[in-house]
Amino acid sequence: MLVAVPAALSGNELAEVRRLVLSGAWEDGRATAGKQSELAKRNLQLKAECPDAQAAGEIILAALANNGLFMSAALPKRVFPPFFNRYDADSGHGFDNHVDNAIRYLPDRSDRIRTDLSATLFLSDPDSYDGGELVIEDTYGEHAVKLSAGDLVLYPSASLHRVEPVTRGSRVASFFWIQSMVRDDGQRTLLLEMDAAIRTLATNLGDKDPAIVSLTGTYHNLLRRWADC
Ligand SMILES: O=C(O)CCC(=O)C(=O)O
Ligand SMILES: [Fe+2]
Repeated sequence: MLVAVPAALSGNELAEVRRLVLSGAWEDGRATAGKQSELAKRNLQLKAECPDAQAAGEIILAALANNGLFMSAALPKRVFPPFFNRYDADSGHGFDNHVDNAIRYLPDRSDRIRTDLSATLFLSDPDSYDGGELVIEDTYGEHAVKLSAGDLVLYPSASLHRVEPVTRGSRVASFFWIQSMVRDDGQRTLLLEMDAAIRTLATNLGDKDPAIVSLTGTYHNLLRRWADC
């Protein structure tokens, strides 16, 4: 399922990430593309080894580790170090339909993760560019996602998706993958919905209500069945 995480970065974090990213060294995005997506990908990417990219990535990872909605939706086992991309209207940038590679190696190839969830963290104000929607297909059809700067979208890595050509300005974003403790998207969705419902009930009835205690137990017992830590 698609989950929008509003204000994944605070105003200060966003300003610092943008400052670091805009001063970094950009290269052709095809440097990290698989064989098939190489044909679809037209953008620029910050070099993974660039210290500014690494510093910006650490700010993002620290913010997400403290974000209840992100943690509940992704149930992360491992988060790939964030990459950064840029689509410029002048260069006709966009990214045609593709499915992300199932296995991603870290830039130094020391390790690999299974990609269960893909994330885009928008870093440009939507008013500053035209086009650039992230279009994600699921069983309900196509969803065009264009969020405020600092907002993040999480979607299953198994989805077909594309970035529409940018026709004015530049779209800068961070993108990365997550290996979840719960591999199956349907199970993860049920857990997220249950967690959200328990939180709402707890606000209305209080944490000590016996039904809340029981449902919280059921949440954890499902997680215990399905999680792989
Ligand atoms: O720029 C985006 O929002 C997504 C990028 C993407 O799909 C990818 O790099 O595989
Ligand atoms: Fe992708």
